[in-house]
Amino acid sequence: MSEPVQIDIHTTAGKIADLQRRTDEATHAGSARAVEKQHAKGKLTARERIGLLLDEDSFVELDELARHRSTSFGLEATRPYGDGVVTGYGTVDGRPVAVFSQDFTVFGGALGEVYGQKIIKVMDFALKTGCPMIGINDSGGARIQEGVSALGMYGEIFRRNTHASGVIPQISLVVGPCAGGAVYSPAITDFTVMVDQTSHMFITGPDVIKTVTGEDVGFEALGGARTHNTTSGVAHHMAGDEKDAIEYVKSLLSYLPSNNLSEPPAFPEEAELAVSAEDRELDTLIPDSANQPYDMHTVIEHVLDEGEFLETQSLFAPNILTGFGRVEGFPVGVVANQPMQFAGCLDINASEKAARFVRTCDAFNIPVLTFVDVPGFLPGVDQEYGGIIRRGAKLIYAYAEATVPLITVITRKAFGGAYDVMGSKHLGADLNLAWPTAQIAVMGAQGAVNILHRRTIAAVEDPAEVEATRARLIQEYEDALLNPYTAAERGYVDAVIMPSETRAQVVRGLRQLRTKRESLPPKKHGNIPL
Ligand SMILES: CCCC(=O)SCCNC(=O)CCNC(=O)[C@H](O)C(C)(C)COP(=O)(O)OP(=O)(O)OC[C@H]1O[C@@H](n2cnc3c(N)ncnc32)[C@H](O)[C@@H]1OP(=O)(O)O
Repeated sequence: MSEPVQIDIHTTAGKIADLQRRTDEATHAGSARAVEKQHAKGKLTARERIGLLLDEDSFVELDELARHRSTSFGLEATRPYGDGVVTGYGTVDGRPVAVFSQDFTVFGGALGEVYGQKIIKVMDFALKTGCPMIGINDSGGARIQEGVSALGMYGEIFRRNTHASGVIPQISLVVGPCAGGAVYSPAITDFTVMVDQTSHMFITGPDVIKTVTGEDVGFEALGGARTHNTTSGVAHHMAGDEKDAIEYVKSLLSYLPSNNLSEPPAFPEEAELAVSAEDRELDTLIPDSANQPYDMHTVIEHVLDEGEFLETQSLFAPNILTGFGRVEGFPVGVVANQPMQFAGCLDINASEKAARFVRTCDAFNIPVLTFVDVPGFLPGVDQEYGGIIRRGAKLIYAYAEATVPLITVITRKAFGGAYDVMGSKHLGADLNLAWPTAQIAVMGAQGAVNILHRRTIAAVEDPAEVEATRARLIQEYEDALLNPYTAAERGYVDAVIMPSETRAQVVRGLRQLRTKRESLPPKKHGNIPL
């Protein structure tokens, strides 16, 4: 073993060497064994993650030499520089961002007072400079030895998350444990990205659950990436590994402005407005039978530049699609019913997923394109008891308060209250288009005939005639009401268009709406039905 180099801090050379030693200690704060364990779990270190996220050589670290002053439980014997979190700023694709990255190799990434102060400092910095805040979470939660000081810091973080909400984009990467109240920081941010098998989020762990409720559940089933992407809706993307997670975050950032006062990044390129062979594929997309599904992705991909659609929450409430794309190089948010799942019905999860997405777009000046094929709200006792009234209302609220450009295209069904909810003219959409296949009505033919013609059908004496009568009445209802023209007569849709013209119409509409200015009555804040 080589002798440690003696440094004379009374000389300039010594002072420089002393700084280098401290910096070196800070960058290797976790023991080699802890780093090895981290890698063995398929996880990267805090600095490796920053290295992948930020543009090369762009990272500027803050508080590298900060360390705790705690003397509880022998903590004074271990005072690593950085205190278990790496914070600073840099660029992603040349655009400024701020970042914190929790270092599991130091105290299991557990958050103490100084650690918390570092995070709130960089959050304040992001808010002041108007740049996105990326939080990389890999932590055992509140540092037990530091007690209430740690809890206080979490509260400070939550407050800043809340104040920054809608001002700067906030994105959380959860790439390890994120337990107890610590989960609420990612939960307040705009997007949470988790990694399959290595990320876990839960309020109380499997042992506590076993003690309190007797339920047997493992970490993965309780709070793994799959659970939070498919069941709880806490997460917005399930990545295969950390590189994939970081790539997803970079893609998200490419659609988001730096802050609410700036425009999202655009790469303008003039679209071809003449209808192409590819556009014409939409003219044959809708099946003749109203009960037959089709994939709404096809519509979305025909409208967006290069067919590129970055989905958010793709595994949660798949009966509604949300995500980002570009039209003529300008970012748009897309909300679309998906007839392939629950026939495209709105339920609690779909309503909340879409409501939050619309609000995210509205906060960050991103126009919303809505594609509608919705037979109504999903019926069921579960839905009613679960609060579909209160929770479905969020989507109405989100559309009605949105002031960004809103364009809605009805491809097929737009029935009942769901017609109103899905970006209707009545909630404030700017341009409402319908395909000739649109069916805008209070309900589908079957249900309507059962109500309107109950007596007529009951009066048919010959049983062989009952179905024929029902079929005739259904046909009459369909012919009279299941079309876009009644709505068009009233101006509830601005135009009935050929499906193949959709992209051109959206392009023209968005060009016109680029100068849209709309504001809501002044108030402290609304009272969204939470
Ligand atoms: C408002 C926020 C309120 C909260 O955060 S409440 C939540 C408090 N945190 C918890 O209950 C989680 C406690 N930790 C754990 O359950 C496990 O450590 C965890 C996160 C599942 C990770 O397990 P493993 O991967 O097996 O790692 P490990 O247990 O060997 O931990 C590595 C080193 O980190 C330490 N550590 C983990 N959580 C800590 C904490 N909260 N405070 C202080 N130290 C903590 C742990 O003692 C271990 O240290 P060492 O390497 O043995 O010196």
